[in-house]
Parts: sequence; C-alpha cells; structure tokens
Amino acid sequence: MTYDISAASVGQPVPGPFMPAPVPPNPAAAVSIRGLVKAFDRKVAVNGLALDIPVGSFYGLVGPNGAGKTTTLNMATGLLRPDAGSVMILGHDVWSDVNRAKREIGVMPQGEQIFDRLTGLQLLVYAGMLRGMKRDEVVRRAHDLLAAFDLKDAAGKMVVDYSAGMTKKICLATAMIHSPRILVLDEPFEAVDPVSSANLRDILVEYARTGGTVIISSHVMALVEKMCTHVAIVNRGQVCAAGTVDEVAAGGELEDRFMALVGGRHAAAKLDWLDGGAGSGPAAPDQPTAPGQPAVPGQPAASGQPAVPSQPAQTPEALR
Ligand SMILES: Nc1ncnc2c1ncn2[C@@H]1O[C@H](COP(=O)(O)OP(=O)(O)OP(=O)(O)O)[C@@H](O)[C@H]1O
Repeated sequence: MTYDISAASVGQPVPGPFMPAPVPPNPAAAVSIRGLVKAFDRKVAVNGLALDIPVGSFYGLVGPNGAGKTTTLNMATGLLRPDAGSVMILGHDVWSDVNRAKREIGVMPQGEQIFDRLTGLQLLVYAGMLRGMKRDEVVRRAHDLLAAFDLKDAAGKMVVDYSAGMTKKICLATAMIHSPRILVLDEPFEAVDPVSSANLRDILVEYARTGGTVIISSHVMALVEKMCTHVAIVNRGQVCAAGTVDEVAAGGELEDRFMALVGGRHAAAKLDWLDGGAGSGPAAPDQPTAPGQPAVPGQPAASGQPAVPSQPAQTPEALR
C-alpha cells in the first residue's frame, strides 16, 4: 500500500493522517524509531514512522499487505538505509554504528538468503561462527536448537531439501544462535505446523520473560493477541495505533480494531462467477441464463448481494 509522492521530495515524510508530533528518541527503549522514511522510486513505503518498543516486550507489528512492515524492520535492523529518520537500538543509533547494532539483534533471514546447500547443522554452525562464537559452543547450541525445532532428524540433510516450514524453522534458529538481546522475526509462524509453532511460542515467551525483546510481524491477529504484550498497527507507512494489546484492542477484538483503523473491506469481495457450480456457473451455450434466473433448475439464483457485508468506512481521525 504505497502512494505517489509526485508533489514531495523523496526523503521527507509526506504529511499523512497518522503523522505523530515530533518526540525525542527514547534511549531506554529496545528500539526507538523516529521520522523513518523510505521511498522506492516515487513510492513512499515508510512515511515518517515513529515507534518505541520497550525492553522485554513481545511486540507485534501488524498491517495490511504493503503497509511497510518489512521495510521498517529492514531499516531498524541495519539491512536497509533509510532516506530519513533515526533508529536507536538499546540507546545506540543504528546507522552510525551498524555493526554494533547488528550484534544486539537476531534477524531471521528469508529462505532465499541462506546457503541452502549446507545441512541444517552446518548452517547453524556457520551462522554462529560468523558471529565470532567458539565452535564447541556453537555446535552445542546448534543441537539444542535443532531439538527445540524438531529438526534433529534433518540435521544432516541439505536445507535445499527442507520443506517450507522446515526452512522457516532453520532460519529462525540461525537468528537465535548468538543469543541476541533483540529478536526481529518477519512472519515467523508462516508455514510452521501447530506443534512447532507452540514450541517456538514457548521459546520466545521464555526469552522475553528473561529480558529479551521479541519483535514479530504477522497477519495472524489471533496469534498476536494471544502471545504479544504490545502491538502496533501500521498502515501506509505510518503507525496508526500502538501500545499494549489491551490498549490497542480498546475493549474489543484486536481484529475488529485493525479492520476499523485500516478499512479495506468492500462489496467487491464477492465474485459473482465464483459459486462452486451452484449458481451462475458455466451455462449451456445455447441456453444463456438470464440475469437473476437460476442457472440450474430448482437452484436459487445468485443473489447479487455481497458475501461479506461491507463495513462502514471509518476514517482514522474519527477513531483517534
Ligand atoms: N525493494 C523494493 N523495491 C520497490 N518497492 C518495494 C521494495 N520493497 C518494498 N517495496 C514496496 O514498498 C511497499 C511496502 O512494502 P513492505 O514489504 O514493507 O510491506 P509489508 O507491510 O511488509 O507487506 P506484506 O505484509 O505484504 O509483507 C510495498 O508497496 C512494496 O511494493
């Protein structure tokens, strides 16, 4: 979800409905973001985003596709240089000392960013040794992680031969091997089976309990509501609500709050022709079906009503 900035210069936040008042960065936060901006060509992906993530929180970043979550996380973890704005990790500016910041953070790589011709065990040992860890310690931790993620039997198998869920789990494990103070996980539960998800949840909750900070992006609202302490709703490159999950849900379901803030439900969600063959499916060429008439005798005609009632559009301003 980006928009054109033809009237604005790239590198400056484009005034939008969620633009927060400038507040100095918070050095006590695990992550403190101010005025973050990133544009790709003329498209603004992140538009003056500001957010504080407390130490020890389990923080969920939610938002529609293209809202700017991944771009924000990439800039916060030193992987993508912002056009403007600042990010502090545990009181230190990320972009003035990227290597220092990277030591504090564990980032889950995407499947295409890993050396998948290594075995799972080799990949973990490689990731740990890249972080300057001693081989004995890395091997010990690698076996612990393989066991925790139910990958023991696949330890000697090349990652290229892993399933999507197994690949996700080994990527998660590489983010954890050096015991970082902050874990940044983009969609960590996608494609992971329920048992592994539950194990991962336990690991992450325990990690946060002992003072680690977990930041996840997710589209699964129920999961965020269940496991996160805090949540930020990101839309059009800005934060439109942030706080504890209870604060943001404001006495209702998080998903309802998300829908109300982000909008986007519409009558066009019904595809008249997609009816499972019950209604207006392929009519015989010599017997065209009249609009509103049943395509199969004895069957009700397609109603023409939206499958999902449209939500009244609420502007973010009205909700603030
Ligand atoms: N490297 C890139 N080049 C061009 N456009 C990009 C690039 N990366 C992201 N974008 C655009 O920036 C916008 C924000 O993308 P981003 O991946 O940050 O969104 P997201 O909230 O993570 O989305 P999703 O939930 O679908 O993963 C999108 O419109 C996307 O097309």
